[in-house]
Amino acid sequence: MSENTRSCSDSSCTASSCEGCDKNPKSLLEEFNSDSSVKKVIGVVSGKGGVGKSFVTAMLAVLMRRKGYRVGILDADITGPSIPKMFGINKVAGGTEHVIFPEETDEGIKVMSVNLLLENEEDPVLWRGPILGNVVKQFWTDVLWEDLDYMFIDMPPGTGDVPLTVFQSIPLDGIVIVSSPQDLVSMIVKKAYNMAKMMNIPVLGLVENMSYVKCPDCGKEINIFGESKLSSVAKEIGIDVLGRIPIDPDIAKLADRGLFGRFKAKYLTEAADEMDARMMNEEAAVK
Ligand SMILES: Nc1ncnc2c1ncn2[C@@H]1O[C@H](COP(=O)(O)OP(=O)(O)OP(=O)(O)O)[C@@H](O)[C@H]1O
Repeated sequence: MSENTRSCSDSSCTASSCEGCDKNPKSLLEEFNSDSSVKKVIGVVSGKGGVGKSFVTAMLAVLMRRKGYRVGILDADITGPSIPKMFGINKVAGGTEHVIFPEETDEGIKVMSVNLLLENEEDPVLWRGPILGNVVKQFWTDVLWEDLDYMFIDMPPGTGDVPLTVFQSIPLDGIVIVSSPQDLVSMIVKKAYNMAKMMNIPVLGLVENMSYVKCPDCGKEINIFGESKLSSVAKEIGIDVLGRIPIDPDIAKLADRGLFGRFKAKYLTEAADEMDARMMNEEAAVK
């Protein structure tokens, strides 16, 4: 289970324990409710919006679910929540005085998103940063995340206030960085990478989304944004390439119809296998 502990983020610190340390590495991690249990928490981040972070989050969640795991998605993208729509969930989440119940997709993935709390999913969320951050914290602390093997967090885009709150308050076991070829300039990926490093969160790797288009007639892969710089950027930073996803109109259609969970493409299958092996090895080592 994800523990609310993390080592000191000050790499020069030599204290054996944080207790009483004047460098004040006090944990800001939030406790979640006593009936929740999540083995591994993986954040999906991007240096900027619109690159397909929700798409990758949903794809990884479905692939893990297909492996037989109990999976949840915490949609921390409060101002642009797209996960419920992609899975065709349009209910208002229920709850008791003490907990909120996540909704479930047809595949059995538990989901919490601000859209499940709004009467009308088209209502805009006009809240300022601190409130947005508190809502995300509550999605962690007040939602009943019962017995999950994997939780994927669709992080707010960028490296601002709300992503920082998520990094500080939820015990992430790793992050996946999503980028598209246009913005796969090392600067944007590096920002997301450096933010994770500063918080001592392992970077599991990089996914390039909208990487190419496959010609429907001859199957040729066309790099419409030019040659992919994925490998060189990943090498420069020293992180793994998890996969490349083309622009796939069939999956986009499924997403628009609320049927995302039915996709058949195998773009991230290997990535999910590798991630699973790494995470479950870590889990076994802890036991
Ligand atoms: N590989 C892809 N093929 C086809 N459509 C895609 C692909 N990736 C993303 N899309 C579509 O592009 C749109 C934006 O994707 P998505 O919502 O995942 O981006 P995002 O990074 O989460 O955006 P934001 O940060 O603004 O929330 C969606 O309509 C999605 O279905």
